[in-house]
Amino acid sequence: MKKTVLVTGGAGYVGSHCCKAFAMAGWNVVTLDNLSRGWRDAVRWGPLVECDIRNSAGVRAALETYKPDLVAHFAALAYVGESVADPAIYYDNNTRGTLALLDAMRTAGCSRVLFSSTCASYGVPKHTPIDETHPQAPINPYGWSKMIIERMLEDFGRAYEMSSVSLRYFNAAGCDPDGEIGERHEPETHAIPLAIEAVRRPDRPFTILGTDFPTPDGSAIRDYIHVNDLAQAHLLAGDMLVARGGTHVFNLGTGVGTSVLELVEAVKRVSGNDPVVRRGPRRSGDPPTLVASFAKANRELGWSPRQSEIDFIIKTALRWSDRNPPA
Ligand SMILES: O=c1ccn([C@@H]2O[C@H](COP(=O)(O)OP(=O)(O)O[C@H]3O[C@H](CO)[C@H](O)[C@H](O)[C@H]3O)[C@@H](O)[C@H]2O)c(=O)[nH]1
Repeated sequence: MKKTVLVTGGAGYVGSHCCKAFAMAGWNVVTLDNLSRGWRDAVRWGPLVECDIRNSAGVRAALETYKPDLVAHFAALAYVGESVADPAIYYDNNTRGTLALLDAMRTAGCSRVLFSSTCASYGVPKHTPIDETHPQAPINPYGWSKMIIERMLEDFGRAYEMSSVSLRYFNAAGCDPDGEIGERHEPETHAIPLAIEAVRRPDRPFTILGTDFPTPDGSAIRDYIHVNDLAQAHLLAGDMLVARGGTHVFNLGTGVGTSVLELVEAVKRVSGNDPVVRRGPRRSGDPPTLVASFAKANRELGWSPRQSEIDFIIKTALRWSDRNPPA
């Protein structure tokens, strides 16, 4: 029989790519999203329940209607800078929202959850590559709002037999290679879409935020992981939860770091055009280097990145931007 996944935040960037991957793998997919930051037209692989995760009655009704085998939980606010300026909305949407979701799940007898966590929970790393035993010490409310949820999931596992997998993404990047869905944030603050925009719109130059980091070329290094590789990890983690439950944490990255200058070079190479580039000061709270060890996900889930070569990431992001040019 077909399994069902309820995807909170399924109208957003990572959530919509995961909806497609679950649907392609033969799951029934139901999206639950309040559309505050997601896009109605990204919901293509099953029904949309327009509901906020803090609306317990609404979430419970959706769980009772669709009886999902699994909840994949992406609904969250995810701008680091915004979380520093207005932490209350992060603790409210992300942390309290997840508590409400988990309570609704317990009431509805739904006991498996995949949680979209973040490398921001590590703060400024003491060493790289970062494995899951690296101490967690967030340096912004966004990271804290997610780390507290990981803690709740551990406690809920012990007390209520709720099983969970927390997936700590490094830099989600790239778009659906078929061009059906992509990365769309309002406002856009992420490096790859902005560097691509600078190719198309010379009046919107790309600013390298920091050229004095302790890295070989002075710009910050990140581990860019294709959103489809993230989606595949969710499928494997979902199958593992259905098969044997438990409480698990995995890093999802490639083990390869790319500096901002290398990223700009890749955009030049793949697009055949020069983005207009400026040098600017560091953005507050940006660590110099974030690179994952994915050995645990490889060992326990059998996962490894397959589509995360930087040129492929840029190619898929360019294809999406061709079809959805910046306004
Ligand atoms: O205009 C820009 C935008 C970004 N960058 C740099 O490019 C790198 C990547 O920046 P992104 O904004 O694309 O990504 P972040 O690493 O800041 O953010 C990612 O990690 C965060 C946690 O640290 C959150 O999880 C967030 O949602 C996720 O995209 C950083 O070094 C940043 O300083 C620039 O040089 N210029």
